[in-house]
Amino acid sequence: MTLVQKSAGISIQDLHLSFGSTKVLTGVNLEIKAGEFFAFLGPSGSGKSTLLRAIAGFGPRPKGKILVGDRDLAGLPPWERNVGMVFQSYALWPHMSVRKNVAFGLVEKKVPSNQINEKVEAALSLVGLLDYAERMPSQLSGGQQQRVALARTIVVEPDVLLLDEPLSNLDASLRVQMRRELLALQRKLGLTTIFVTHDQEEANTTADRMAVLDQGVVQQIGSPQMLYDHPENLFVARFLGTANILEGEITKADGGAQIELVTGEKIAIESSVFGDGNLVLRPQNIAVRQDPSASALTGKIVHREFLGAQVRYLVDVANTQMVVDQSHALDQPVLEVGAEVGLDINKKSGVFLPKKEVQHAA
Ligand SMILES: Nc1ncnc2c1ncn2[C@@H]1O[C@H](COP(=O)(O)OP(=O)(O)OP(=O)(O)O)[C@@H](O)[C@H]1O
Repeated sequence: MTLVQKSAGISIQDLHLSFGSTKVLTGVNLEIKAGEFFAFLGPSGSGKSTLLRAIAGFGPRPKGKILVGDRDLAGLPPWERNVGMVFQSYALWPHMSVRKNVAFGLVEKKVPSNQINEKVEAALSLVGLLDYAERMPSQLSGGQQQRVALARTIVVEPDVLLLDEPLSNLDASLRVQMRRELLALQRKLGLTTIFVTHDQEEANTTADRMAVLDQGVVQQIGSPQMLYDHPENLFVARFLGTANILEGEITKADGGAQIELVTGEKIAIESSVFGDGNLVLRPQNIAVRQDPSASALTGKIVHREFLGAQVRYLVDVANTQMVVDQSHALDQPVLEVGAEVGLDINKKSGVFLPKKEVQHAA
């Protein structure tokens, strides 16, 4: 027997939520496609769990709309939403066997017992735990308990799957393995899934698209690569990976463009946008040159970190510290702290975030 999966899209429209007088979510709008693996990513306290719990029907009642397919969930209690949720703590019943834990939701729904057995076994075999059905949760590893929690959620054939930091209780190598398993299971079931995490690597490696949240406001929505390459504001630029943020004014120069930093340096870039703002430069898009004489930008290495695949340098350029990553190879010299170096910036790699009015090229 296979489990029937009913995958539905989720539409969140102008959602506002407060705990008493404390606003926690402000004007959230999201369209999640049926079958999509979607992540809510943000720092601690940004409102990710509150938003997920609002979809499941927990917490204060929000203003605005939450639709799953064309069903409006407003006013429905959690057990009538047909939404499956897996918690960070797994929340397994300690006194019940794996089989009984997984069967629990079906028993509550009064599904006939012959169907319960078939469905439980289908769910346990999907997560690779059929041989563990008679064990108690305390006789399982953390990863296995997490799989039981997943089986218990998918066995009731929900419309959507909600995962609240499901991997954070596992050690680092198991987390990597489990996130791959999770994605493979999601793909097999085609189940619309929302994954809450504060770990950008976890979101980057699993999500088709994600929403970055800060202070209860969605900052940007897109694929991991799109958000990394084209952040729309400084928060997203800083939150997704390391970024050099250089403040200055972009003007036309020599048939192209340049940014004049507030510290006086001029860097040639490519830009169709001019004015005051911040240039976002990723560390791997700056090359360190041992001979500073040929580079427009020069500085002094003040710190070095050997990361294996890369060497990360902190270079002081007129009292601005820039982070520069060089890929490491045996034939590449590792430069010393104190060395005067040149920095060559990949002209096409910067993202300019204008401060106010944007003047586009004519
Ligand atoms: N029951 C509650 N009563 C009052 N305030 C709450 C309650 N639950 C959460 N909050 C507040 O809502 C805000 C968002 O919390 P939430 O747990 O959604 O954040 P989060 O992004 O999931 O963070 P974390 O990654 O730490 O879980 C926080 O400022 C938190 O203090």
